[in-house]
Amino acid sequence: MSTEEGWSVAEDEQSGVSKDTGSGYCSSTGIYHSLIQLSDQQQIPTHPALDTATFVLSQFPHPDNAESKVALIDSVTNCQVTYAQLRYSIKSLAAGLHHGLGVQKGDVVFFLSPNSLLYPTICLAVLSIGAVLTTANPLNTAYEIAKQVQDSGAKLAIAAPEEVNKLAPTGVPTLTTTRSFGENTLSVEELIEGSDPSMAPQIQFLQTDTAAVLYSSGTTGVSKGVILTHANFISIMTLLMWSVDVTSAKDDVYLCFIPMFHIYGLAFFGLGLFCKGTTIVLMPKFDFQAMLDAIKTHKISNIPAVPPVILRLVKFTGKGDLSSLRRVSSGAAPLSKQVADRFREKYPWVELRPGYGLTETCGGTSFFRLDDQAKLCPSSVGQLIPSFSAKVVDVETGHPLPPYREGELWLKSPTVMKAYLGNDEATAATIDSDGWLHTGDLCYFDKDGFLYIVDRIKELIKHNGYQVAPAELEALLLSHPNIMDAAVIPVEDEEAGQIPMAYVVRATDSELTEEQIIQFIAGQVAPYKKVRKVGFINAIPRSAAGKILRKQLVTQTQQLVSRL
Ligand SMILES: CC(C)(COP(=O)(O)OP(=O)(O)OC[C@H]1O[C@@H](n2cnc3c(N)ncnc32)[C@H](O)[C@@H]1OP(=O)(O)O)[C@@H](O)C(=O)NCCC(=O)NCCSC(=O)/C=C/c1ccc(O)cc1
Repeated sequence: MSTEEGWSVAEDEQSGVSKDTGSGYCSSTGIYHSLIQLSDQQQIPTHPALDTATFVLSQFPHPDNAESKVALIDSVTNCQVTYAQLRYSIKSLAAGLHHGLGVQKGDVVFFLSPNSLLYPTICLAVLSIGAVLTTANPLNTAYEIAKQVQDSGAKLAIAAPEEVNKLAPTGVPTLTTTRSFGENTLSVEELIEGSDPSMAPQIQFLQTDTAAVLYSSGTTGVSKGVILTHANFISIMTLLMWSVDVTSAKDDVYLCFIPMFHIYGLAFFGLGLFCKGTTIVLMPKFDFQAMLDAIKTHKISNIPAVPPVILRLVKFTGKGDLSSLRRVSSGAAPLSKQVADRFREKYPWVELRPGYGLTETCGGTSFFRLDDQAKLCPSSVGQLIPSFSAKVVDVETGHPLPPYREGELWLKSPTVMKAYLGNDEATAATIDSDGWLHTGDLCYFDKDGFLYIVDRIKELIKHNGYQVAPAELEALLLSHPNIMDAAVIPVEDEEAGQIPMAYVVRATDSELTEEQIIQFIAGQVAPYKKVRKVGFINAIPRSAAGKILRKQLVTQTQQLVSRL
């Protein structure tokens, strides 16, 4: 029997057990399947020789009217880029990078910049010549950047002029994005102007070739390079196109403030939405008032957002015209039911769609097709998107669990990363021999296949939707001569989601203060990783194997806070 969506519901002939229920759960395999199938026209392209840039460019609006269609608008300068200009600059830059600078297939290009009109051009030009893109947060310190440059094996760097100094110590040849007066550095702008787009090289690709290495903490430890292939990107873009179609969002005007150096921003704004010919208004830097102004000026209808911004909109009492807004999605961190409810109450004309995604799955994994579904299940992150299957695995027994039972979420899809770069141990701990990606998130599905993320098994703090790895901060704390032991835990924070708090065992007779510790860390890490609270303790609780008992510290802290 077939449902409306095409998902088949079958009786197991031998056992008589219903295998596939309304949740997509198959009791004989323990696997949840997506309830939605792509139509013939929406299928993920399987041609083995296709690459990301060719796919994106093939989806651009037809050249006959591409001249007039605006792809990007800078919200500050009002500068606009049409699809024709975008195609021209991608091809020119590809030619310049390849013929002018000798960038070859497989060379890693490190890209360090806030969002800008040039961002998508640079990503697509790098990908189009078979080079491997690695991006970073410009808030990172020179030390953090040097680590990523080294780990990724970057051959060339491209940086916003104000970030170039952070790359100097690495010795990697660096281009600036825009002309920087007073500096003797070639810029991407000049390379585009001086190159002939018809000379863009024709590179032989396989979808299995590496396209990008994006950094994520995964389930444990410090930042690791997530290897994403062209097949991963082509798949996620096809799924993004499907999501735009099913939400009738093709003609929406999108606002981009989420950073394109992370998969959420990259998949939507660096690559994917161009496949639907949409117009994107780009904010180089997030600012709440500037966001309100942009919404009003450009009649923004769609914002892929994050919970801290949704909370700011809920709390906003000033004047602003949000009448053009039709859709807001939420990703990167959990959106609480209260905030979702209050948002819907305050902005009843706006569809609010929470989703869930990971760098390791090249972006989104679950989604609400219908606004009504999102209203009825406000704590859910939606249903598995097409091509995804999942298991919910009992953390103790390793057994797959049926609807309403909580366990670790495992995922399989064509978007799942290839591996962590140069880290076989972390790869083996994350992708098992059957190809299941172990997310480190605790979840359950309901009877209709809606997914609920309930907790994090992985040791990770989410501050403003950015990952903070406790292990990285603990290593820095332990490098202080007066700190004998340390543990870092997440503390709930209404605005940022979570903040990192350190428990510290001081050396005997040391009078190290909270403020000194906060400053010690702040000097070495990006602002979102700062330790914002310190507690002093006689001993860090550890298991017999020496593992920090983080949950114990979290519970202790919650009890302390509730008594205050
Ligand atoms: C818009 C936010 C929420 C807020 O922006 P902000 O207010 O400027 O705050 P920042 O966090 O950027 O900056 C914080 C700090 O940096 C400082 N800062 C600021 N610019 C400077 C400066 N140029 N110099 C030095 N200090 C400075 C700033 O002062 C501040 O310091 P402090 O007061 O100590 O916190 C921003 O944090 C943000 O974009 N967060 C989103 C992160 C994000 O995209 N994560 C996605 C990860 S991937 C993922 O999870 C995928 C999910 C997904 C889900 C579903 C899907 O369908 C697909 C994908």
